[in-house]
Amino acid sequence: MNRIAIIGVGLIGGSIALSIKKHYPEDAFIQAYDIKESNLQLARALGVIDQGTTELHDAVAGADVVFICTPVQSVCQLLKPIMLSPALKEGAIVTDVGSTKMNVVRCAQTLSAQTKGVFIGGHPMAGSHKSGVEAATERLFENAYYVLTPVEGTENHYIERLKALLAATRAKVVEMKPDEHDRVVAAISHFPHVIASALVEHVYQYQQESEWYWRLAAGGFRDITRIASSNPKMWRDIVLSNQSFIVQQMRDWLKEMEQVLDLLDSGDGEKIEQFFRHAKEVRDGLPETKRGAIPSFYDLYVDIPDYPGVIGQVTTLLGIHKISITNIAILETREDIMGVLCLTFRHERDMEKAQKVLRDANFLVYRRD
Ligand SMILES: NC(=O)C1=CN([C@@H]2O[C@H](COP(=O)(O)OP(=O)(O)OC[C@H]3O[C@@H](n4cnc5c(N)ncnc54)[C@H](O)[C@@H]3O)[C@@H](O)[C@H]2O)C=CC1
Ligand SMILES: O=C(O)C(=O)Cc1ccc(O)cc1
Repeated sequence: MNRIAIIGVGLIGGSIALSIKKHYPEDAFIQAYDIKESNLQLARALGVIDQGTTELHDAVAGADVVFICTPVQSVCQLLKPIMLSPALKEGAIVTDVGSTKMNVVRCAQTLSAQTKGVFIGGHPMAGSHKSGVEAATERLFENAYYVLTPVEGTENHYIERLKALLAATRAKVVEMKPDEHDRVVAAISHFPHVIASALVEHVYQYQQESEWYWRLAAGGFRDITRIASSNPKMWRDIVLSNQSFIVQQMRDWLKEMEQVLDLLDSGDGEKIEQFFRHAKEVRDGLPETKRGAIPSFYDLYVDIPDYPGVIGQVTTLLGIHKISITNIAILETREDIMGVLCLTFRHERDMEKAQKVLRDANFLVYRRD
């Protein structure tokens, strides 16, 4: 029996719990701790955990592996009571899922001489702009990278045990050094969030002068700013815990933008085309990810003319074709302009079927890249 403790049962903690439960239906017991009793109740009702408690030591007691799945800022605070808990099993693995690794690994190292357990930092490189256990899904990490950051001296059998358990997530588990991890994610995840939010803010300023900016904001703007809809508190914590690498990114970016500015100013068509061509070649050459980073669910966007009954029309069409929707959200509706309906499906085949049905009915439908 694998006894697993989940500390913080939100999107990530809940998704790890679900994938382990699915993989070991008879053989895993999930005990959880959260500061919010209501989250534990919901997690139990959804079948995500077997037992919930607001007493940290009770959740840790007897666990083979403890996953700390709280906001990054609280991981270090929780490490001490967990690693030094009298209830911690001899040889237990303590791991986390935080988006940055240097701080937490440093904290864990200060405790390594006094603990009965072993800490191995972790970061599943998949998520969603949704949060909370209600958005958890057993397939969140499928085919995504899951980074582990063991340090020198971490005995190999612990790493192998954790990897074996994480096979349940169907993620690709890789090892990196904590500082290398933080430098890389600053560039490919954290800094892009800053850029997306800054771009929204940038156009928002113009929008104060003319509402045409928002009205005309279509595919490209929506695609590039999608991640600006993520949880602001989570991103505050992430940015604060990876501050120096992100600031470095911004400094490099400003220098590069100076060059782009010169390029645009030059009016040199050939060089401008070369700039776009090179970016296209690099972007097109990115490795295929079947699922990963964001797509925990399959989202379909439908432009909807703002007339009464149109949403009913869309849902009825899907109902007739027996296509189940996991979530439905209206992203924007204003008088006399198009609104956007975001339909979320659990399975890709449902999304594809819905896309066809709605296109056949002359709706303008599109997906994220
Ligand atoms: N959301 C995402 O896309 C990804 C998030 N992460 C990391 O995973 C961690 C969790 O993120 P989510 O699951 O998205 O957040 P979430 O908000 O869905 O869940 C966090 C849970 O932790 C609980 N919590 C907060 N403070 C606590 C404390 N001091 N003690 C116990 N429980 C506490 C909350 O009540 C909530 O249930 C963060 O460190 C984040 O950086 C990693 C990869 C992707
Ligand atoms: O891909 C992104 O940047 C996401 O928004 C999903 C995400 C968020 C936080 C992470 O630590 C890892 C992945």
